[in-house]
Amino acid sequence: MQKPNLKKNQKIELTIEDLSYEGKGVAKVDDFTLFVDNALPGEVVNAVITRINKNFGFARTLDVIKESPDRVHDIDAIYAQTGIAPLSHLKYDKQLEFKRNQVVVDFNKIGLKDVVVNETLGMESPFNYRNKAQVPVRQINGKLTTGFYRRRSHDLVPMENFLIQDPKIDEEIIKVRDILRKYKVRGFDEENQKGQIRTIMVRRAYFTGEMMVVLVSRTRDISHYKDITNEIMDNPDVKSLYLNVNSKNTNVIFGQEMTLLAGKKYIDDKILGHTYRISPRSFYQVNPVQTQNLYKMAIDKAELTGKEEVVDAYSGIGTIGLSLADKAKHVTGIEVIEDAVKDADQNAKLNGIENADFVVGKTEDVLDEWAKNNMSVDVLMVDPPRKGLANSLIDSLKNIQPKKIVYISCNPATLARDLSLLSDTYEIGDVTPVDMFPMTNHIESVVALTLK
Ligand SMILES: C[S@@+](CC[C@H](N)C(=O)[O-])C[C@H]1O[C@@H](n2cnc3c(N)ncnc32)[C@H](O)[C@@H]1O
Repeated sequence: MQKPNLKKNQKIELTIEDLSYEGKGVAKVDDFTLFVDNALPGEVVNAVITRINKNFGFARTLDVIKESPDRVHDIDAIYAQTGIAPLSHLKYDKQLEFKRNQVVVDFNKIGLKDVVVNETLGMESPFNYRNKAQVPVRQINGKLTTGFYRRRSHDLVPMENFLIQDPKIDEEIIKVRDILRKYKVRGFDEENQKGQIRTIMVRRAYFTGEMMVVLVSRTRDISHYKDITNEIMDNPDVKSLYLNVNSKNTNVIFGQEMTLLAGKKYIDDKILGHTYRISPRSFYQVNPVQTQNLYKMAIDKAELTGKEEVVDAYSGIGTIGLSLADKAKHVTGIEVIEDAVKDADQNAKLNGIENADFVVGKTEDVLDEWAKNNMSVDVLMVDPPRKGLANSLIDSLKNIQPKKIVYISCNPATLARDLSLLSDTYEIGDVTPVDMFPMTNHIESVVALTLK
């Protein structure tokens, strides 16, 4: 391929041919690919080139010359600047089509051409769904400011309405910001590694309304912290307030030190009628409405009769295993984070569930041991992180041979890879994408495999 003579900051007219998996418009100049922010297939746009790499480049739309009928207009331009909701310029039904299509593309690429991919299960109201916010804080023009990063940068764009977060969380962030301003607490200055508050994290339990606030600070000492604590706790919905200290020059949000300033250690929420305790570091699904739909679908696909030995691998705080425990003989959860396993044990007790145990460890290590000891599993639920299943786990599964595997995936590319590796031993059922993250390019899907 001859690289065309393109330069950063050059303005150029582009015809958009496709949408990348990240939700960017794809345009070709000769054979060279440009990924274009805020551009949809079928559109012709004036764009400015923002980066040129060896094999591809990036551009940003300046204005749209020929517009797609699928474009949404009433979305604030701020969301395009920040990338907080990278698909918000695309009509929602087209977002659902895009997600289904992305699964089809990944399956076709790996040779799984016969697998049926159902329509994406979308939300009735696809905004304001997130139950958790981690909002960066900076000192701008002498004021502590909350907002979100401009795309591909750490420049803060001030923002009060985050579009996809629970509006009560947005309100709480403003309240906390104003209390910190009142006591002249400084926002973080990333360049000079000075100032104090780096992030405000707020979680709000959808079914109970309880809120947890975590202030992430560069330093331990915050002046007037008692007054600040009292004023934040004046909101009766805030049940838990933590201070986290992170003095490192890092993109990781939390530091090691987590101190409870006021209230209880956790908040409680409900999923499918069970209560769960959520600590500041717990993994907890961010879309409460769709989580219930996803879990119901996964549990249906497991076709439990009450006689099965079930493994809930990658179990987090135990939510999937505990949701299905009344339909199984016994459930074992496997999770690598010790605190999450403690939460899961606690959650089993809290809900009076006696046929579930949780073990700390890597799924691949624990099931390798099980395979060596000829232990049997009837149904395996897996819900791994984006990188999917370890190769050694696939080998163990071929020995253990669960009758059914239900795979919940947040990355269709690794899902396709893993299913292809299991396809000689397992019949692959139909795949259903479930839209857990509307307005973003993230794709969750669920599929059941049956032993041949
Ligand atoms: C996508 S989350 C799913 C959690 C839970 N099933 C839920 O629905 O809330 C993945 C979980 O796997 C855990 N994890 C990551 N790698 C693991 C591994 N190799 N073995 C076991 N757990 C792992 C993470 O800590 C996280 O809790």
